[in-house]
Amino acid sequence: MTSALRRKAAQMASTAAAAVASGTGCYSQTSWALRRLGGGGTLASAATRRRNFSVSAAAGFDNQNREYVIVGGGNAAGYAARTFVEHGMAEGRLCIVSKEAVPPYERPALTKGYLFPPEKKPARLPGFHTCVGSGGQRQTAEWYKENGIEVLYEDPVEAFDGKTQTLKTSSGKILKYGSLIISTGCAAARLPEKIGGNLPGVHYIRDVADADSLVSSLGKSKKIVVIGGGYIGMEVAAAACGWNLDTTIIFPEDHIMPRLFTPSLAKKYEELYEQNGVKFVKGGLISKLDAGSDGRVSSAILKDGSVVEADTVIVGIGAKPSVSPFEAVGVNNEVGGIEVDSMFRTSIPSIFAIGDVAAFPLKMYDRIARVEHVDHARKSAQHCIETLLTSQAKAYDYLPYFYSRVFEYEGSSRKIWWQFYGDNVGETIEVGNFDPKIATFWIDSDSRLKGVFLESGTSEEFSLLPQIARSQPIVDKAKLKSATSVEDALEIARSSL
Ligand SMILES: Cc1cc2nc3c(=O)[nH]c(=O)nc-3n(C[C@H](O)[C@H](O)[C@H](O)COP(=O)(O)OP(=O)(O)OC[C@H]3O[C@@H](n4cnc5c(N)ncnc54)[C@H](O)[C@@H]3O)c2cc1C
Ligand SMILES: NC(=O)c1ccc[n+]([C@@H]2O[C@H](COP(=O)([O-])OP(=O)(O)OC[C@H]3O[C@@H](n4cnc5c(N)ncnc54)[C@H](O)[C@@H]3O)[C@@H](O)[C@H]2O)c1
Ligand SMILES: O=C1O[C@H]([C@@H](O)CO)C(O)=C1O
Repeated sequence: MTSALRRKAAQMASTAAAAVASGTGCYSQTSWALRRLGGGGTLASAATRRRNFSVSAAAGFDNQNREYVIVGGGNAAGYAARTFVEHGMAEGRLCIVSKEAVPPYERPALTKGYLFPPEKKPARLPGFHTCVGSGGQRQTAEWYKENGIEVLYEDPVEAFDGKTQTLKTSSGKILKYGSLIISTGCAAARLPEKIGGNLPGVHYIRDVADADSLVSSLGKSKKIVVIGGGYIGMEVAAAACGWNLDTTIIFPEDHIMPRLFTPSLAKKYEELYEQNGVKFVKGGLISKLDAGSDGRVSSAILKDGSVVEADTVIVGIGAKPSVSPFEAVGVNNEVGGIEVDSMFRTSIPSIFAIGDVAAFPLKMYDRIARVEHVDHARKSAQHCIETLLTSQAKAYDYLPYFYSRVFEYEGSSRKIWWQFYGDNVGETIEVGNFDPKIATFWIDSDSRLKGVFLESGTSEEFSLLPQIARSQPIVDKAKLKSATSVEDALEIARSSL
């Protein structure tokens, strides 16, 4: 770039900044000024954006103006960065502001390969940076450098001003953005401090620092208590079996995975955990966590007065969308999170939200939803950035997909690997005996197949599930009920497509 161009750009940048700083302009003027500066707003035409690029590249990162800023350095951010690169739009234009100390990684690994015991080759970074979880490239810190993407580490955004299009980070940096992508994910729900929720030896798992801390506790532990019978609870308890620890899972409901599993399905998994030595306290409500004389957690005391000893406690009682400091962008009252449309646009022009934090229209089922699973983090990121960069008005049409894999470590008596697609509404039909396969079909009152769950399928069988759940065929319930095997049941579902 010539120095004349650089001067021109700097001049435009200061003009725009002055327009913003004057405070006289209404929001749209501010937004317009910055769009000219950095562009990329949803309304900008391709030609406007091309013009903006040279300006923004010249405005550069040094004067605190950023064309595109992603806040959050998690799963969605990693896939969004990849999409920017694929469109040739990353270099000198994209900045990621992260709370974490490392570039985006595949968070699911934290309660899977990461928790293998030391002798069973646990997963460690940089092994699982995005986008390896879906067969993509491993985007290490070097990858971000090579692609001209600025990443600010360990510097969370603490304040946001939509009028001036600025962010303030914890280190005091003021960043002006052209377009802002919020991908702050969720934070683990915590037990209150007054009942022992912050005692040494009490763990929550959201990021790699949490997982490191848990691994160091597991290495010294004999007896663990897992609070919560959801995803974290089931995955961590299975990992603890690999460390041969005395493990008790405590949860308030009467079966595990209450958000998804039927009681009958849950029973099969509970039996398998019990065969591995895991104990369950169902209907258990925590009154408090007590500390021993060393100040570390020593037991969980339940509301009924019973006491379960533990030297390590892992709490997996759900997650809360990290909307702060972006509440003013518009939070959905029902599902939480930042409300967006089918292109991940918030109520404020040039501001987008993706991944766990986004409350988006789940088109297939005609409702607003938040999805706290990695497939949506990946796909929402890709969809948002693609529509933003190409100005294509394409609505996100997501088919919910959840999975889990546990007991994967070498030497385990049996691996668990299930997938679920669709909506778990209506009556259920279960087929198979869990030796090793089992399938559950959710069917609504019109006999439409809404959701399908499969344990230990072949890759061919798993690949059939999204087709079935997407097309929601009308099925012959009597025929499905009389299926003699999982294979048979899947064939009945397939033939109704
Ligand atoms: C332990 C664990 C295991 C999981 N396993 C599975 C699984 O097996 N299958 C599955 O489908 N899903 C799984 N999930 C869910 C999946 O990981 C999430 O859906 C996914 O990570 C969401 O991506 P995201 O980018 O929206 O949020 P995240 O990946 O959580 O990233 C959010 C990022 O934003 C950062 N951040 C937050 N606030 C700020 C701020 N103010 N400023 C800067 N940065 C900020 C956070 O530190 C984090 O880096 C798991 C989740 C966890 C915690
Ligand atoms: N395989 C996966 O998709 C996967 C794996 C791990 C984590 N995650 C994600 O990580 C996040 C956190 O997972 P999670 O397992 O904590 O959430 P979850 O919602 O799956 O499970 C929470 C569980 O906590 C229990 N619970 C709720 N309130 C409680 C309380 N006050 N006291 C005791 N128990 C209580 C209930 O048994 C409930 O099932 C979620 O977003 C989840 O989707 C997903
Ligand atoms: O989606 C996933 O990504 C990681 C891992 O595959 C990355 O290597 C993991 O365990 C998943 O379930």
